[in-house]
Amino acid sequence: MKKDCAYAAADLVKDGQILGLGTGSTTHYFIEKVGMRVRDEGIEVMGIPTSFQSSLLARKWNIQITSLDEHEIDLAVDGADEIDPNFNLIKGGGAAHTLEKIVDYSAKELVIIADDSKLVDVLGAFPLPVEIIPSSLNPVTKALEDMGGEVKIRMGKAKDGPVITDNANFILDVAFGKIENPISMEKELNTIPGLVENGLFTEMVDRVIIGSKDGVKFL
Ligand SMILES: O=C[C@H](O)[C@H](O)[C@H](O)COP(=O)(O)O
Repeated sequence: MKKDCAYAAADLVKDGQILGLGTGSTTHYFIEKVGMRVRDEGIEVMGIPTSFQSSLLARKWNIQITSLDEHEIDLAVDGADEIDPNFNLIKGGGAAHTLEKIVDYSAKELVIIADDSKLVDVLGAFPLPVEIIPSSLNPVTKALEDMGGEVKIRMGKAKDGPVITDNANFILDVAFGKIENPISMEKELNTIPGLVENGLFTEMVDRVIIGSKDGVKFL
């Protein structure tokens, strides 16, 4: 289902476009299919990756890499951990949401790809990832608890100690319960000193492409 929606998004890519390359297991298939189109159809595109993972994959597929210093993004394609009916998102399950937000929010068009398990009525069952400056751990944790969050520092699976992001920061996973006001909460969270970026993405998505057992749906 992930592959189906990702391949459908890759078919939207036009020759000459500058692409934002999201991160995760779903965008993995998007980058793969864009790479196949570069190889088989000879389309010329450039990618701006949102993580080391996406950058390495794009290079493997001979997708030329560029940056926001040199180009503006025509189309960004990214995954999500939760999607609400207004296309507000929780992202950051792979600790990449800070670079993703920079890339996704600057794109002329933002398309989200996901399997149908990601669709929710209200955001919040998935704990909200926030990236923080390591030395701010205690005050940021306190500020998040004061906002009603239950805070856990994300620990590495293949590494001892905390997960270190591509920007050399920590990730906190914060359970707030149902997030009824994602638009104001996205802004409020970023006022906490030391909190670099939160995983709420609101009012930015142009299109959602869902993979399901019944096929691909364009929402
Ligand atoms: O930090 C990771 C990203 O926000 C991913 O796009 C998100 O976690 C969805 O990943 P996946 O496609 O693997 O479910």
